[in-house]
Amino acid sequence: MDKVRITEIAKELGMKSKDIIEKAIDMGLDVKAPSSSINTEDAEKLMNYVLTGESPNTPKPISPLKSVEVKKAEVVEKPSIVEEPKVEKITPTKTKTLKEKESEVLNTEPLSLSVEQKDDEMLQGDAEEISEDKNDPTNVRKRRGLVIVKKKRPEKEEQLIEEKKETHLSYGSQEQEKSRSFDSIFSTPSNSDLQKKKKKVKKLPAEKKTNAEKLDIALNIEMTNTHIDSDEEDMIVLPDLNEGLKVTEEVKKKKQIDPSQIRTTKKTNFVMQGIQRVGRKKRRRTVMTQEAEAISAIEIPEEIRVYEFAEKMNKPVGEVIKELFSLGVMFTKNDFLDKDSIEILADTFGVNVTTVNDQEAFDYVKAYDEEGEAGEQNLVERAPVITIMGHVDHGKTSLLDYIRSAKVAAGEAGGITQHVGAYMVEKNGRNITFIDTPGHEAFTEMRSRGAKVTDIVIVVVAADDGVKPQTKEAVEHAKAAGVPIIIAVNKMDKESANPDLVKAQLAELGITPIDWGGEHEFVPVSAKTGMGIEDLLETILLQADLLELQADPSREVKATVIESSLEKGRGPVATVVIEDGTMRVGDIVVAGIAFGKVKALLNDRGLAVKEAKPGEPVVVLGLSEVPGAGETLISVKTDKIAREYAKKKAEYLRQKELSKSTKVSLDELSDMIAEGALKTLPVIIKADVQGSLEAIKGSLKKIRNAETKVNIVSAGIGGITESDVALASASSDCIILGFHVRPTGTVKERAKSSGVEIKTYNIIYDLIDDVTNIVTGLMAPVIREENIGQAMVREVFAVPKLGHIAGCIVTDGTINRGVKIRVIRDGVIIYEGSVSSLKRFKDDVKEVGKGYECGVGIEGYTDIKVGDYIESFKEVEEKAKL
Ligand SMILES: Nc1nc2c(ncn2[C@@H]2O[C@H](COP(=O)(O)OP(=O)(O)OP(=O)(O)O)[C@@H](O)[C@H]2O)c(=O)[nH]1
Repeated sequence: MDKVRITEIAKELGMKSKDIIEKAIDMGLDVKAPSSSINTEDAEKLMNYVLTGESPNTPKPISPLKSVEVKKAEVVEKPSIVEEPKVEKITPTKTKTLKEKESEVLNTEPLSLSVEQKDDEMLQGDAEEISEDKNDPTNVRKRRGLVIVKKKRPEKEEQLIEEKKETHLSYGSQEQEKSRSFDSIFSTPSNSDLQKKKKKVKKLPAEKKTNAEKLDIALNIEMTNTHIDSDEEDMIVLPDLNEGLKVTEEVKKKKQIDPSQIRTTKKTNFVMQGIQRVGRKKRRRTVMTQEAEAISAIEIPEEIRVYEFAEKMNKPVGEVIKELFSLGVMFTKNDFLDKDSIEILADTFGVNVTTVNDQEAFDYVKAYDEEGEAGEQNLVERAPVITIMGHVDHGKTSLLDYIRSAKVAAGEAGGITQHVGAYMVEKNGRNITFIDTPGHEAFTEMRSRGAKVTDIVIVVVAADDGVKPQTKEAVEHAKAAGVPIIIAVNKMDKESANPDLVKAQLAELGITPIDWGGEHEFVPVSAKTGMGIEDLLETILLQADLLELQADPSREVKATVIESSLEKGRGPVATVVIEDGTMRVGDIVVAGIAFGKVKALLNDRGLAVKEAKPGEPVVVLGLSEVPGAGETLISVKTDKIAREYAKKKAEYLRQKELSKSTKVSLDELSDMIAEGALKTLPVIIKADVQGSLEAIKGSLKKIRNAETKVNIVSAGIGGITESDVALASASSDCIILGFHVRPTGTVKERAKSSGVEIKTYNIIYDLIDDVTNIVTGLMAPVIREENIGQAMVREVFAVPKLGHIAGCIVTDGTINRGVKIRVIRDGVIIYEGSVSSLKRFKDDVKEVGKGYECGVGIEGYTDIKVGDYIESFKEVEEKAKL
């Protein structure tokens, strides 16, 4: 059975919950708090009681006329009963006696509310059951879908409504219900005759619709917004007629309505301004089935927005959103639907949904590959692409440096490799391309990308240090990429070098050396002395031979972006490794959202070249945007095609990004609300290159716990600009973090004037450490307890003015005046307070040390006993750690 809360009733009646509770208690209802619920019947009785003062517990004196009248009604022919109007004018077939008597009955009841029974089935029964047992609890079940209206209408208004009704004779059968008393609606016929009649009335479906309309007229209120279907049973509507009644002044004057306007209906249209519980499922299902018949199968792209889906379904977008909402997910019309939601929607709407790959429209890589497969291939051997990975300081840069015979490591800030670079070396007349990925943990994500573009991974392990976390990570990445791994056991020049330990540790990770029966090459090297380097290069070439790396240099180019940045005077710059084909100056290329005509190509030494062959690294100038690292670049025939691809991709990514930011599930929503309590550090990150930016973003996102987190307001490549400062000043406490970028004079000034802090770094560790420190500063300090001392109570003195004083001996540490103490009895803490007085003999002291006797007064505590222990302690605030 439906329940209604006291608060709801109070709200409806414009009264305080407390008053309603009082009335409810008066009525004998079990109600304690405003949140208590009562069933709808009690709710109605309660409202009636509150409004009329008439307790439903005290049986209403029923006029003898009433029963007479009802009996008469029973005798009346069915049709006349059904159409029996209250007002004589309305239906000529009505029995005047009944009407008159009804009004007499009403007159005898001081009820200021009237109940209108709109349902035919109730109508008949009710008419007859007036004389029946009104308090029969079984009667209650008859009423479903109540509409309780608190508002009393002035007599004038009601009269007017009555007049209006008269003009709608077709509704006559319901009219008779209008002034029916509340009790009469609740009562049910107890004799079988009445029930029979009721059944007959039920068979008149045509009546139902008219009921709803008639009610509209009767109340003269706007009900257009909320249509509740007649099959929506189990509905409780407590509308606010203050809102709903939009009666013009003129009309108001004319209106004469019966003062009792409480209506109890089973099925009705009604204003849903108040409380409502509406079982809508039935209606929706019906609608769906109908529409599903219209469209039984649709084809949609993998990425589809809500409104697009609605269009395909030929449904209003609101309906789709509503459906999603009922599934617990909030979508806006522009949001992309995820696979699960599409499946559920397809199921709900009963359509077959086939997804077609929409991305193919701008999948230039696929088009390139298909073209290659179709055409004749002039395959030639290409240079292997090698990625060096390994734990920090195990010698990646030194190794590559030695190989290239150039001192790269010496020039780097802090000795850490900041950027991904690609370099080519020659060995035995063949080229080998190296991609250098940095060893810092923050670059993990970028490394994983690096592993994908490479043919072979070299994992550098320092022979004196063995396998470390990043060694494991490197192995995992290489394994995931499915590329062969060569182990360079470095620092073999060191005395502490232990290559066997390295072998054993790696064997545990599934990387077993060939000389141990495995399939992995372990090459002992020294980046310092150059020992084993030639062996390493030869091993690489042997491995490359096994891979049979080939490409067709006669084709148009396909390359992978290794690194990209925005350079002053050069614009977007991308380092790419050619996978297939040849890249030439003047080529029209597209790489993700970037496109353009190749203005210049620079080799790994920074020298301008005209072309780059498969396997070679090259720096590309002339792109419209900074392409993302890991993006595939291809050349296309015309600028238009390139532009089109890039535009579609950009739009696609933009929409996806938008979708991500707006699509929130209800669960997420509540999480977000919970997160409102979170303290966040808003930051704006600016970095010189994409790789560093990604790495910083990744690391900062990890700096969080349940209480605090870093909120990346914006992140971009390039120098710190005035608009960055403006953005930072717009959000409180936002700082700007610059990596390898510096603010210029005006930006600095603007930051100073708007109180925005700019922090710049050259070393990624420093940036992360600083942010970690700031974030931990945001955390609530941790309160740590420090024990000071303990004393045993030997005697208890009652001292005038001071109360009970514990005569103690300090057994440990010190007892100090004013510090916090605990009283411990039989090992259990029985009191916590502070030392109010501390005496040595007669003197007040601040501190008493171990082994000394003292008198301790405890603030607010007199129940001290011999044998108790007093433990003194202090609370120390400590900075929270992540
Ligand atoms: N003795 C000895 N020292 C080496 C060898 N290789 C590298 N080192 C030293 O080890 C330290 C770290 O070398 P890097 O090449 O910077 O190591 P990395 O792995 O590139 O470090 P990150 O770029 O910071 O990840 C430097 O001081 C090198 O001089 C080697 O074979 N023998």
